[in-house]
Amino acid sequence: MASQENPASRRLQSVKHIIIVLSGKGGVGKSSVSTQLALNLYASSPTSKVGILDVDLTGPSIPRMLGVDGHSVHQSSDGWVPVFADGSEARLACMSVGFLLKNKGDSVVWRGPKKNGMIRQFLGDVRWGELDYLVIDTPPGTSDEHLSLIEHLAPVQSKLSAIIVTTPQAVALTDAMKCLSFTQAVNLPVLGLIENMSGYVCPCCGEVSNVFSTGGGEAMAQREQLTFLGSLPVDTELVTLLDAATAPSEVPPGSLPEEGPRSNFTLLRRYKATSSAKLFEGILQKALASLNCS
Ligand SMILES: Nc1ncnc2c1ncn2[C@@H]1O[C@H](COP(=O)(O)OP(=O)(O)OP(=O)(O)O)[C@@H](O)[C@H]1O
Ligand code: SF4
Repeated sequence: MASQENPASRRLQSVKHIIIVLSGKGGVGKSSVSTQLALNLYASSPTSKVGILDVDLTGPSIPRMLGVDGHSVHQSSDGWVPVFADGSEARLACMSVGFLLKNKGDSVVWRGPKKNGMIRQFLGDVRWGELDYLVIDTPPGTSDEHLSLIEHLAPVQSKLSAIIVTTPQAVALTDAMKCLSFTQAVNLPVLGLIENMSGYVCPCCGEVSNVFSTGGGEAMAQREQLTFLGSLPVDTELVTLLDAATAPSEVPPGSLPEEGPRSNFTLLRRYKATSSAKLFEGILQKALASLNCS
């Protein structure tokens, strides 16, 4: 498709970088890494503008993790207005199929062409505006959604890069290798690999227990000449925070945070206090260094 015919090329012309987060296997923490990436990029400068697009059509979890579950997107004369997870500051734009479902528990059972149409709309019909970074959270594996993304993003190929998330277990690493071959097949530069759930830090004494094996991600990165961005241990504070992020409509009256009607800056502040946030700062620095070299 010629670039001028592709609606995504118009919508994304003011987006500087597009980072696609991939994992070979489900449940390894891709959505939580995407959320942390977006929060860290957002917090990296008082003016940075970040978007996060949840392309995990059958299991959208970004709205819940960002505390905007239950919000709906507005259709304007110039396309969909994303939900701003930071409220009136409007520097953290979020779009997900989760905002389009009538009920939270509704499942999306779509065939390839319908998924493809949805992704085309997410890229071509959303008013993303000027963004420094657009983070795209994808479903596990390499499926219809990934192929659609790459097809629709072809006109902005030079802005694209990927991060691969794995856990240390052999089965996850095997699937991460499949992800890597996908990136090679579609010519997508990889900023690096993150090993998530790498050990468990005891909240009482800080002792690290290697519940699963550990170090497999780093070894894979070395073998495949990828940048190893870092490890994130199992963090009970993180899971409590991201799994319980509350939609403002569900906050009991009188319990809103003092700084305004939105709970998300509370989310950012609470996230920044976790041990994962400190580790993620190092991951972000390495990812940005890779981005500047690519
Ligand atoms: N480092 C971590 N420590 C503790 N819990 C984590 C960590 N990473 C992810 N989790 C939790 O594990 C669960 C699965 O994570 P997440 O939804 O991010 O995985 P996913 O790879 O996106 O899954 P899928 O793509 O299959 O939906 C979530 O409850 C999340 O909060
Ligand atoms: S690591 Fe030590 S303090 Fe932590 S749970 Fe185990 S025994 Fe208790």
